[in-house]
Amino acid sequence: MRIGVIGGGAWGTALAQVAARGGQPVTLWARESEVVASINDAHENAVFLKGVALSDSIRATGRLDDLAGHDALLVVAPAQHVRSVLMATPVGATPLVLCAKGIEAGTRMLVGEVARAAAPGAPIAVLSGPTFAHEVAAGQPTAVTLACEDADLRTRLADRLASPAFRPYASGDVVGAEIGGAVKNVLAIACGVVEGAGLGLNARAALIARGFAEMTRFGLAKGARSETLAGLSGLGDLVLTCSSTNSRNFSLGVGLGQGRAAAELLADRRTVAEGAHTAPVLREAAAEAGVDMPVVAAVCDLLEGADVRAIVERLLARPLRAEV
Ligand SMILES: NC(=O)c1ccc[n+]([C@@H]2O[C@H](COP(=O)([O-])OP(=O)(O)OC[C@H]3O[C@@H](n4cnc5c(N)ncnc54)[C@H](O)[C@@H]3O)[C@@H](O)[C@H]2O)c1
Ligand SMILES: O=P(O)(O)OC[C@H](O)CO
Repeated sequence: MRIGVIGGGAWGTALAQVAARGGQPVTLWARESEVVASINDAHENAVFLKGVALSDSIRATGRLDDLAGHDALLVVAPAQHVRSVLMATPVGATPLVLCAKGIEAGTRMLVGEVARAAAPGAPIAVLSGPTFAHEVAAGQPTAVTLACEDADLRTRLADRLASPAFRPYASGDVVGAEIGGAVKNVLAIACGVVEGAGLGLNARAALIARGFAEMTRFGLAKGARSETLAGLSGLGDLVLTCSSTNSRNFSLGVGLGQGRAAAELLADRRTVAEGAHTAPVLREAAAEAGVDMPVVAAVCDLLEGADVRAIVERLLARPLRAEV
């Protein structure tokens, strides 16, 4: 199965490395000419994944047309750019493995819905889970959810990408796998705020648990299965991203918790903190679905400049209620 990768950020590069194990040829499309040059000339992505020696069977290109004729394409552009990139890619009936985590602003579509609209002939799979790109690229043990409704395609993709250190767990729940990854980014910002504001480890654990309750309510309303939400792509990724400054979303939250403005924290960065884009559209989607998501609403307010103490007081003043 010849693999192409759309997106030369940290995660696209790490996944190209996964797909290239054993010297298998992989084509990686990157938007930045310096990324293409760095990968082809130095076998390193010095812009987005510095310090990792990449397989020389990865060939980078700046032309989306070079992805024609592959057997599967891993889609690893940030969620807000998936539509425009897929519209410019010769996808046809090539299976798409969606690896971005987010919800499209404006349309409130999950990335899978965006992909179906932009590439209507392509079968869809979702790869998601607790996966810091540096660890995956370094071959450290990692497990992911690989969701696809077509069991045969799911098995072929899993067999192609699996190695002893990279274990895909099969699922038929595409929506569930997507929702876990999208929502956890917003909750990671909230946990970062707790850290930045010095509110303590009890508060962070409470936020992870109550955030997971929000993810579950929203996921079930959108047709996800609770087992998926409690698995690698949901709870697993939530725990990872809510506990480390290696997470861009958590780090953004730390800055907000220290009283810095979102605009300042997001200015000039080349890497993506998906939760900042997902939070407002998730708030809209939750309202549309009639789902209460107070932590998500708090993150939106903080991104819009609300005072941290006032938001914490508001959350703590909510009426007492049953846990389930
Ligand atoms: N980094 C990780 O550890 C990791 C792990 C799992 C999933 N993800 C997800 O993968 C997706 C990509 O993240 P990343 O970490 O690889 O990116 P990154 O932060 O390393 O790099 C930013 C990426 O955004 C791209 N970009 C910027 N503007 C663009 C535009 N107008 N059109 C198309 N692309 C544009 C850049 O080319 C680059 O590939 C995100 O949805 C992220 O949540 C990341
Ligand atoms: O750095 P973050 O917060 O985008 O998290 C990266 C991955 O999604 C972790 O699974």
